[in-house]
Amino acid sequence: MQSDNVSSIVSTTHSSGRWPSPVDFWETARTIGLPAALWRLPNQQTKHLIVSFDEVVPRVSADLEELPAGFLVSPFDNFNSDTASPAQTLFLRADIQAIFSDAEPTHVTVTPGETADQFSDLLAKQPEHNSHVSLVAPTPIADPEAEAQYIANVAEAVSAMQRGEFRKVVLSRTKQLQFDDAPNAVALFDKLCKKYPTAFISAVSIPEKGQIWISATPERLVSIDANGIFQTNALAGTQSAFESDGTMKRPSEAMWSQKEIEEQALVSRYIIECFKRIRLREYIEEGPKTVVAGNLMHLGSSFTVDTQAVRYPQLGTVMLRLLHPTSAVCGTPRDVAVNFIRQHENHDRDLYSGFLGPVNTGTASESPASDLFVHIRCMKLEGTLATLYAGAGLTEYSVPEREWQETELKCQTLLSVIID
Ligand SMILES: C=C(O[C@@H]1C=C(C(=O)O)C=C[C@H]1O)C(=O)O
Repeated sequence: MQSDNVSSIVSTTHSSGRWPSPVDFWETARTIGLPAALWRLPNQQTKHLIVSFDEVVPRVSADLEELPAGFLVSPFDNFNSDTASPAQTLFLRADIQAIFSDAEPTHVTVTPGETADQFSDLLAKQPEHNSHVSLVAPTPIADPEAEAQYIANVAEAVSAMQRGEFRKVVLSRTKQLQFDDAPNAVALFDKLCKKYPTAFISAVSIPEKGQIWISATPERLVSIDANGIFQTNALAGTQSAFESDGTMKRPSEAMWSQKEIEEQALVSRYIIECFKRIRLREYIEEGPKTVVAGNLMHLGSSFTVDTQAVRYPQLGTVMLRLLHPTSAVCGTPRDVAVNFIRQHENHDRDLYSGFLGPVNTGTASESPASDLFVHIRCMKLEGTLATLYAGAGLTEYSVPEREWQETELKCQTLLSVIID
């Protein structure tokens, strides 16, 4: 614990006998009605939390170079074909920013003022929470039409693609669960962190929407690290990471069909088209190779650019505008796929298949970094009701029943943590 980094907010609590943990901050924010985000980056141990003092979250244009430290959450529907500007992105300003290793805060910064004082008082009064509480399994809400409806939509998409109307579309569906009591979001977050060390794990509370979103996504959309290195990924093609006897498959021996290879190539090509539009040739493409994402395996390629070497400091923002929504969650050509999705999905995607992650966060000793991920493998909690979302990329070779099974497997990423 570097006490010189830690503000009085934490020392107050420490004088009461223990350091505040993420759940203390989270519950304090919820009590006051303040938005909060808790996350853990892929392959890291430290957990990060921010609390915003804006009760109503501002909607901003996702300008990574302009924004102060905070957390962005974008709905899927946040683009228009003329300007392609994600101007409806929710911005949780980092009025409180805390970094935890082993549940102890190692760094806390706070915007001083009345809200900070109120927060500090309540934080000091938090009872000891047990974030390891076991969850009481929820009851699935039966939707007898869902499978037939999804399969019919896939069949229609396949026919349209065979007629040459478009090349790929991602159709999604939901699965709802009813809990007896509102589940503990931080306990779920902790379980996801343990189970999926390579995923981006997050819990985001948006009181004005009455929602908490929890996710374990494997897909990086745009990141800019402290050295100005830009990265994006093309992820698509899905198979179980397990053999039918329950043993883990070896990623290096995974077999991929022509359909899956092409499906992923369409995402890579979409990214390359975005680079072409800004005449950027100096990217390094690696892959595709098999990547494990929890219970699943995908084909993934990564694209890296040194923004300092190419003198393009605003590349993150420019690419974010061009990329979202990629062909991994929408389709090719994009506008035709969007229309097909709007006409056929009978649920609102809301924040599913948008993007989310920290922007310009870091400690005083580090340059700020931004890490935005595609918001998949996620669920929305509204009190005791949970809605899981999953989609599958379709091409003219899709087999409708298999695509439905794929969405079931994708729901398992979170379900296996909720019901264990
Ligand atoms: C759309 C989702 O996942 C995306 C679609 C994939 C596919 O169609 O194979 C694979 C990975 C993701 O890019 C989802 O999980 O909901």
